Amino acid sequence: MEDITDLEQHLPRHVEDYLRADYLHPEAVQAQGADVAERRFRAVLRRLQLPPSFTCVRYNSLHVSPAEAASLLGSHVQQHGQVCGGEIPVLHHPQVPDILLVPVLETRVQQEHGLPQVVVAVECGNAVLRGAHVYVPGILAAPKTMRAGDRVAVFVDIGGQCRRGTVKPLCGPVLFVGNGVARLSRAQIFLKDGVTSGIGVSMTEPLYFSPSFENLPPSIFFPQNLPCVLAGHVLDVRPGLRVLDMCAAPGGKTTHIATLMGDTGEIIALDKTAAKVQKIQNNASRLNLKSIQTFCCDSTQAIASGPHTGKGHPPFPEEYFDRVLLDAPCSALGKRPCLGFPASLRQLQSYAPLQRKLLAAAVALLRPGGVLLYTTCSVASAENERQVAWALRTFPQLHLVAQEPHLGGQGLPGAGLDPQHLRLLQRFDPGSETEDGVCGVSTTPRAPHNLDRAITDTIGFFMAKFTKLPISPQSLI
Ligand SMILES: C[S@@+](CC[C@H](N)C(=O)[O-])C[C@H]1O[C@@H](n2cnc3c(N)ncnc32)[C@H](O)[C@@H]1O
Repeated sequence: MEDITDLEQHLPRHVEDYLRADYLHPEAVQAQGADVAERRFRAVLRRLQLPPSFTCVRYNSLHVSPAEAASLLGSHVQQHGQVCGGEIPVLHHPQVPDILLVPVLETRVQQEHGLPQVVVAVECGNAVLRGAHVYVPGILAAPKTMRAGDRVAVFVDIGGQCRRGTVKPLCGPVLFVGNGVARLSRAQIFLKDGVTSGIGVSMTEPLYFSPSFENLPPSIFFPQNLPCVLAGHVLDVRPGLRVLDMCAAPGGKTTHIATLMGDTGEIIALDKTAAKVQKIQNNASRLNLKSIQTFCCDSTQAIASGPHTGKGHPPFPEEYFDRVLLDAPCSALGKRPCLGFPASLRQLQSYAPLQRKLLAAAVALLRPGGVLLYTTCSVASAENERQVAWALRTFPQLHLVAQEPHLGGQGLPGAGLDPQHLRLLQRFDPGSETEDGVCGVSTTPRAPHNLDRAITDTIGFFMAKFTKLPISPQSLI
């Protein structure tokens, strides 16, 4: 049984190789030095499996002031934070106006011999590391004698070898994520007609503690990772613009954009999956936003071919939008924590061609002088820097521009981009140097007030901001 604090890495070999090619690319090694490049690579593999140092919550700046938001979240956090004891700070970020940060505390709870062991699936384990309880569908195994009220130790089946309902000792690798109290007996969980939803184990002593954000007022708060919130600011929107969000579900960034635009202007949100489009609508109405129009549409097909096309719904005329956000479908190799990664190498490699098709559509739909923001939640260069290099080669009218705010690191060398281009990119890299100077693997405990960590220890995320020429002085907006 492994302790997460000793965790080496449990990503499958092909995922490790996929990232090694980027992080240990000869250009990256030359630019950073072999030692730093290797440490950074190891740190990424390790840190992807741990939760970020802070949970970020965006508040609806149309409805509450920063002080009101902090006070509301503060009392919620103190109410739901007793497990941990002590006061949990709620922090503003000096450069991002509409977020609050709550530290994810490392409790260093120890494994205890003799406690009954509950084994949960990887997705459930990821959620537990971000502060959730164990829900019944995530439970794979529990001892025969387990009763409601028993104290139990919770392990994640990182090897994917545990059959649901088993009582046999586990042969594959598992990882300890904390202790809790069973709310149900084994029979209630696994017998035919048993309980299929709700909390199965309350995590009273989690390895990483973060208060629950489940019951926050839905019209005011929206949990969203810090780099994702930054994307809305970097897009540089204002009331009255015509904005396209090409891959919008579930609408985290669309709803932020609408908020930044004062819920005015024309905001078109597309997603190719109908059920996901419904989620954008649900999130928009939860936040009382009226300006977002949603369409179920494959964005690679969103450009009209003839001159007599309807405006305001897809397909759109070329050069129709002032701002285009392409938050591209990606491998998600930046989401944290990520205790296992089910995608095959083929699936990993399938994203780049789709991203290029979407980029080509984005360029066509953007008006000269407008802004295109390309983002992914992956750390893989194949989905990031190499896509930027391809876009600059393929569309001579595209130019990289500076991002504001710029809180992340620069692009990773190795894609053939020159240093000036790399500096214009914004890469949130979990393997980057921390304030204590050690790549990713901090020797000091997480400090709940250290806002540097809120930037260096986030999910992996990438942003490239382009504008399109020709720019005449009138078309600059
Ligand atoms: C990274 S997620 C978007 C997250 C979203 N921007 C947010 O902030 O909440 C990518 C989305 O792209 C959608 N998608 C994938 N291929 C697409 C396509 N060809 N056209 C439109 N949407 C697509 C997926 O359904 C998925 O919802």
